[in-house]
Amino acid sequence: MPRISPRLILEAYKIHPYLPYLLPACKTIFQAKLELGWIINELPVSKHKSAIKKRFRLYPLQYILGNQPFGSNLKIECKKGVLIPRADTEEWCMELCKKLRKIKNPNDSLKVLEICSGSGCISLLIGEQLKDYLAELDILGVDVSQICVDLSQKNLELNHKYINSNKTLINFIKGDLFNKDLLSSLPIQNHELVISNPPYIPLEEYNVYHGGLEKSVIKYEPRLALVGNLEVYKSLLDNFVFNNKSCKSFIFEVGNKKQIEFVRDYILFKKFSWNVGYRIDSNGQYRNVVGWQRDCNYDLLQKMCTSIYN
Ligand SMILES: C[S@@+](CC[C@H](N)C(=O)[O-])C[C@H]1O[C@@H](n2cnc3c(N)ncnc32)[C@H](O)[C@@H]1O
Repeated sequence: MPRISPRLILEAYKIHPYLPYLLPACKTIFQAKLELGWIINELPVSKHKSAIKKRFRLYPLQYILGNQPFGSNLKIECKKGVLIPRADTEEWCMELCKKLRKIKNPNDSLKVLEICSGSGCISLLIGEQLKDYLAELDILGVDVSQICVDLSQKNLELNHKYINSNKTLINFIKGDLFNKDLLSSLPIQNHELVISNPPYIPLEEYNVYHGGLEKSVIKYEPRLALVGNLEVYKSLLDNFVFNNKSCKSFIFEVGNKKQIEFVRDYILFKKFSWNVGYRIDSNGQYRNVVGWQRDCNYDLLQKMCTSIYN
């Protein structure tokens, strides 16, 4: 538990007796006041005390409130066992959707395969942003965890009014990214865009406990969603990009530069007709590796990239 100055605790207590209990998670009075407001407004009075107690133990706010806003309209239900959608992910997804509007014409169709779909937030955001823009939009999300598949289906239903279109089809199924035969067994084939926010925290970093990760993430969010490294990117490329004649582009979230360089070397070694770039996010972090077939509309994805490897 981080140490907090008595002066800050007293200052917080004068504002509201619950506020000091939010300081370990929130660090500042400003953030603690915001969280207290959400707890009071979104939960019945009977749950306030237990919510404050949980937050004092660093239990994630989204699991307490039960959801997280994502994109312009979506509300993604959150529950233990499923990763909470992150702002970093939301940022690149919104950028990707803007680029897809330029890459595709309204008469086009688009099939997207999302591997490691978790709560479904990425697929649902693409569905929301592009629905009615394209003649046909098919998105298939795949996750190895049944809890995730069930929650993503539920999130699809809960956000139905923002995604509902007879031109858009979104589905979620269970599947393992390490399974070489998964692609050929999928109910929808010929995906031209493959996206993933896979588990990418190297085990050594996860085990160090303080290695950049917040304590509440390690304590309460699923390890399955967090721990992974180069083997994950190798399988994403082998099983869903190289194996897939229709694939014109991919975008993966990453945790560090080494993962970008691995993907770059692996793809440039195997696919001469592809370009690879990387994207640094608004916090200055290496966030994505992006690949696209040269000389097609997906060349426009280079505008998402901070730098390109040829
Ligand atoms: C970082 S989370 C991303 C979740 C969601 N897409 C998001 O952005 O919030 C990674 C997801 O990968 C899933 N996962 C882990 N190992 C997997 C595997 N071998 N095959 C498929 N999915 C896997 C986890 O269950 C988790 O939902």
